[in-house]
Amino acid sequence: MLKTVNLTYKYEDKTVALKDVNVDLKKGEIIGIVGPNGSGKTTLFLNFVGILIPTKGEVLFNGQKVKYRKKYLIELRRKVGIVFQDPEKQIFYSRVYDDVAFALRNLGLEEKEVEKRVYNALKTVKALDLENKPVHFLSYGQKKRVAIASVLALDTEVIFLDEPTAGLDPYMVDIIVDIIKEIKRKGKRVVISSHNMDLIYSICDYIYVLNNGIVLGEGRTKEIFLQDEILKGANLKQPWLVRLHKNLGIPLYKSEEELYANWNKIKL
Ligand SMILES: Nc1ncnc2c1ncn2[C@@H]1O[C@H](COP(=O)(O)OP(=O)(O)OP(=O)(O)O)[C@@H](O)[C@H]1O
Repeated sequence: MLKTVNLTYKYEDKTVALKDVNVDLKKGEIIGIVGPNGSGKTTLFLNFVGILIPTKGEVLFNGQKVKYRKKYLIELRRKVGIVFQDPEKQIFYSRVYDDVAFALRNLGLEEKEVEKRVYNALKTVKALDLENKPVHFLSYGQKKRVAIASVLALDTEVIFLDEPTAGLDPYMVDIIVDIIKEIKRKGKRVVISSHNMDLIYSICDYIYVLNNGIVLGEGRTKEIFLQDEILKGANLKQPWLVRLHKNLGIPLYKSEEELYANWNKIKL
C-alpha cells in the first residue's frame, strides 16, 4: 500500500506546499483528505501518483520507494489512478469513447477488452449516451463523469479523487457516492479530497486534516469530526450530523438513513 514518509514539497517559486507529511493509506479503505483552499491536498495527490517528486522525504508503495524512471511510473499508473480536480486536464481525445479508451489502448489491451471496459465505465457513470459526443461539447459535469470513467476503466488498486463531486448536481453526487462504495466493495482503496464535509463524513472511514501543508490531525472519521478545535484550525465546519449530535444530544449517526431508521428511539 501507499504511504508518505516526512514528505515535503516545495514548488519552483519556493512555495512550501507540504511539510513533513505522513499519510498512510493502510489506515482506512476510504480515506478523506480535508483542508481549506491551498492547504496542499492536490500537491499531496500529485506526489502520491508520481507526477511530482518530493523535495524531501519519500513516497513508498508496498514498502518500496517510488522511483521516477518512466518504466517504473508506467507500472505505478497501472496500479494507482487519479481523477484530477479539473477534468480538462484529463481529457485528451475529441470523442468520449476514444478518450476513455486512450489509456487502455496505451496499455496494449486488445480492442475487445478495451470495448468492454469503456462500456462498463461509461455505464457506471451514467454516460453511455455520450459515447459518440465530441468532448468539447460536454458540460462541466459531463466532462467530470468522463474523466472518472477513464480512471475506472483502468481498474487500478488505488484511486485518488480530487474534489470528485465539485460542480455536479445532487443526482450525480449520489451516483459518485455509489461508485466509491462499489470500488471499496471490490477491495480497492479510495482517497478523496473534498470541501463537502457531509460527503466526507458519510463515506470515509479515516481522515487527515491538512492546513498550510501540515497535517493538523488524523483519525477515524467519527473521532476526528468530534474534535472541533482541529476543524476550526483548518477553517472547516463539522458535518450536520455531528452538529445535531453535539447541539441536541442525540446519538452520533454516520448517515441520514441511519438517523431516520433510529428516529423513534431518539429522546429530544
Ligand atoms: N505550480 C505551482 N507553483 C507554485 N505554487 C503552487 C503551484 N501549485 C500549487 N501551488 C501552491 O501550493 C499550495 C498548495 O496548493 P494545492 O493546490 O495543493 O492546495 P489544495 O488544498 O488542493 O487547494 P484547493 O482546495 O483550492 O484545491 C498553495 O499555496 C498553492 O498556491
